[in-house]
Amino acid sequence: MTGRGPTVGVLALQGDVREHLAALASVGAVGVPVRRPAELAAVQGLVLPGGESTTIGLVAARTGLLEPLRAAVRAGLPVYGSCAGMVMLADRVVGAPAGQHTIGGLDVTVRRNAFGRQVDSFESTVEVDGVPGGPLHAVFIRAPWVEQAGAGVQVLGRVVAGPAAGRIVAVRQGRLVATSFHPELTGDTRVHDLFVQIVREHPGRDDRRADGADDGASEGGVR
Ligand SMILES: NC(=O)CC[C@H](N)C(=O)O
Repeated sequence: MTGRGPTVGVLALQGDVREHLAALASVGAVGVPVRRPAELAAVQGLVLPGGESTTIGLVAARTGLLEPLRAAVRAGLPVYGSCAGMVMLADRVVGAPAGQHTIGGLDVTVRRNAFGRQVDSFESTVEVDGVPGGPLHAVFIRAPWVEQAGAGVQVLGRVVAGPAAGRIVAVRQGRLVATSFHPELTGDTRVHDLFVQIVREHPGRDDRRADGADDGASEGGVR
């Protein structure tokens, strides 16, 4: 694998998986779909795509991926969640149906479908810290926003104009990154580039005690 970029999984249970795989490839990573614990164990970073977080959570629970995903986040796997992926990563979700399964790990309160029924989908510009080259053109589709961010969470971006101006739509906490919007739909790969840089900075799994492998070889770690 010398000369190739890091292997970054895209959780492929539901949602816009292909677009993330394409974005990862264009920033030099090797993108692979992840549907099973053994596939999760083989990646150095993971993207949680947009889609429907209730469905993604349900399928993850039914396929035995939910606990391995939680363990991987606890163990320090770099993860980037976009839209539904942001909901999946949030520690607290407002507007979730009772019993919705999430992964957690990101110390934020996220409101699902926050921008209101009238604006299911809209586009705006967002300035993202750590992303050079000026504001991003951001696409929001039934998107969440971050209502409250814990002390260890870095706010990377807010909506610039319109009724939602000032709302937090991009955050980072250590190796976890989340955006309300869908950079994978715009051809602008700067957010993926930022995330893959984080993956490159943490390429090893040495500091990870529980990687969600289903072969039993690495069990006994963080639980
Ligand atoms: N575009 C999206 O990912 C929509 C997210 C969806 N509303 C959810 O809460 O899961």
